[in-house]
Amino acid sequence: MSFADSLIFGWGRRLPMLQQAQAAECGLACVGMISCYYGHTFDLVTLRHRFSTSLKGATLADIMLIAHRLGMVGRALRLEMEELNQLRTPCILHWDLNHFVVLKKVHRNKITIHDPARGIRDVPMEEVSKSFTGVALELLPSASFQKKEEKQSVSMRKLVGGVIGLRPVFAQILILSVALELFGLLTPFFMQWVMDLVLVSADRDLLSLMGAGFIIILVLQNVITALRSWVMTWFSSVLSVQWTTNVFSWLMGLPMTFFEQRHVGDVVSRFGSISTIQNTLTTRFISTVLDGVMAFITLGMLFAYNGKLTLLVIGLFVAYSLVRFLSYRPFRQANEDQIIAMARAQTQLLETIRGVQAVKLNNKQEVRLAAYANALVEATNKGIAIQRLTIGFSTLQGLISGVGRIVLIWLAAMQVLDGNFSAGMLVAFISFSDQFIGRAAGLIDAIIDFRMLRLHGERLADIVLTDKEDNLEPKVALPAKNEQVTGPGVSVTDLSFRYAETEPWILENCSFEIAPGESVAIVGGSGEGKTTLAKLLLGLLKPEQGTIEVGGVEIRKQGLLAHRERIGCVMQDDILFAGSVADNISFFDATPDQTRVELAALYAQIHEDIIDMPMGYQTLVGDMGSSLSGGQVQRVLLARALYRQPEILILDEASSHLDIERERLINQAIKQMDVTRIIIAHRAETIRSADRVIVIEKGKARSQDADSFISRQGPDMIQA
Ligand SMILES: Nc1ncnc2c1ncn2[C@@H]1O[C@H](COP(=O)(O)OP(=O)(O)OP(=O)(O)O)[C@@H](O)[C@H]1O
Repeated sequence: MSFADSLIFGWGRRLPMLQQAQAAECGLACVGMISCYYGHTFDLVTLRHRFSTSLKGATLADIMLIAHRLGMVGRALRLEMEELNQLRTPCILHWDLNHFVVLKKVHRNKITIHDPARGIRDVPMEEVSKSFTGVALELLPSASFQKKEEKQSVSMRKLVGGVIGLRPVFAQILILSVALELFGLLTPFFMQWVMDLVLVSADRDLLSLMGAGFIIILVLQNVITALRSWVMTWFSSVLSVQWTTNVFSWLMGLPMTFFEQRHVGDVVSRFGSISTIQNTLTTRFISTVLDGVMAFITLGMLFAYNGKLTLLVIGLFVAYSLVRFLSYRPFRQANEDQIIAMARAQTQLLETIRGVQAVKLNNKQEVRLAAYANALVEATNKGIAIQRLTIGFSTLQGLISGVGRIVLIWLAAMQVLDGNFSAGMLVAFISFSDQFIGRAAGLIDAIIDFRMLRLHGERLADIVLTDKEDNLEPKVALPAKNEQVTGPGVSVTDLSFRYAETEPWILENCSFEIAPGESVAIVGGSGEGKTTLAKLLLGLLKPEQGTIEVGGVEIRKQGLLAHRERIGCVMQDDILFAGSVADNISFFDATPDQTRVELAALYAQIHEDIIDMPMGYQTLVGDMGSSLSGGQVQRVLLARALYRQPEILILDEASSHLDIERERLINQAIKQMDVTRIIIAHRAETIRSADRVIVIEKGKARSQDADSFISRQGPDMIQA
């Protein structure tokens, strides 16, 4: 593609809006939007697969690198506000020092931006002056740019997963609905026959007969309606439970990085899309199919009465459809904006509740309230915008159909006066035309609503199209657990890892060995990569290069499920779950072994504390409202790790809240167990309990004797 191809003459190209799903992918979304604009279309799931960005987000240089790999050339510029209109749009603006947006158009007093976090917005110049940092990036396609589409389609099957046992219910609902429709078709004939047959001939017997007949039809109609509503309730409940559990199960299978890179409110909101999709599908799908069929049948009826008047009815329907389709785009945009604003408000709420202690201690209630209220007001404003659109369009539609109906009655009455129609036929024709308009409009509404569902489908796709953690199942035969007397050895060879292509290496060609049953302390400065190493050893992160072997078998060949089964671990940010202490130690084991629970608690030096509690092992704890001290929580977490009777124990700062004496007792107890121990620690007491120290420094590992390491660190550390 040449530069000339990127000239825009106003038609054809459209800048799409890609909403970021992860906290730090605004840069990626911006490049994606510009690439789509020039013809290489993407969705974010695909972009994310191709270019990983870390939690810390992308710098301008990273964005240029990604753009370069997509065949675009970038020109970074520093400019003043007044020079914005000289930029080649669409281009990327650096915003609020921590964000990127795409500039679509510069107007006299405002600019239009596509903000990956907040949707399409017009920003007044005063606000631009506060947010725009003065750095912009123009991107243009180079000769290597290829126009193509790279999108993952979201099939319904993929979204829903396997839902079973619903076909018979679906068939029942369909049959009941068809019966209802047939009865509905008969109703207009009642008035026609009363007027044309009964009134004209004054036949009272016929009137009684018809009255009785139509009452029976009405009763049947209502019974069937009630039956159908009941079956529908059952249908939607079963679908909802199966579907939600399917998606939850998928969510649980996703790699840790998925959760690390998203705000909790956003994940919850995406999860909530299931109920919207399910509601629309269950309540609308069958009625839509029937609306379509019935619209055709009633149209046939109308033609049988009068062809010319029917054309007028069709004209009315076309006008209605046009208004509805014109409203689609603004509705979709407003809906999308509302969902995102709601997700932001939810994140604010959840975060504030979780961090309420810090909020109080820093006297920041007002700040958090303001942030929450802002997000809520934004969401409500979007809701108001939707209502405004709804009111506007429904008024227009009301006018079209009202005026149309009057004209229709007018013309039909003329036909009666001309003797082409009987009075009864007039009433029946109007009734059928109302039915037709109602049905056909219902069909159009449903089509629009289904299209609107794609929005929720795309949000849900972020979960269901993300690949699950792989290598969970073993690829080789493993030795049985009991065959090993001591914990297995660990061998790390040439291990390299970084959080994203654009991030520096955390570990680079790092190698070390841990002998079976050995106890090593992993030490190193803060941020050197100890926790990262622990996550690699646990298989939570995937090495970019190198191998990790446990008991002589590469961990991914062992299968990560089996590998994690052999490991007990306490990580820095582990939490307790709502339930009893015993539940937490056995991790809600379906058949907990109380002796093992107490033994694990004894080893972890928490048994005494637990039996001193009024409800002993049945004392209730929770993630937030925990009645335990920090040190007690750490010991319960340790007991949870020991309950699993692991072959390897990995502890990441797991005793930081304990006093030295208690830690010494724990270390002694663990020493008696035949497990391989990998302890990440800063404290001398913990380090001294290990046989050996592995120092992580500048991405490499170096082995050292524990005592010599401590003495080298100086008196501060020894007293710690
Ligand atoms: N999810 C992440 N995405 C990007 N970078 C990360 C992520 N997690 C950690 N890092 C970075 O990786 C580096 C190593 O972090 P890590 O938590 O492994 O250090 P550590 O040695 O355990 O530190 P500490 O002793 O303070 O716990 C740090 O620079 C950190 O900022």
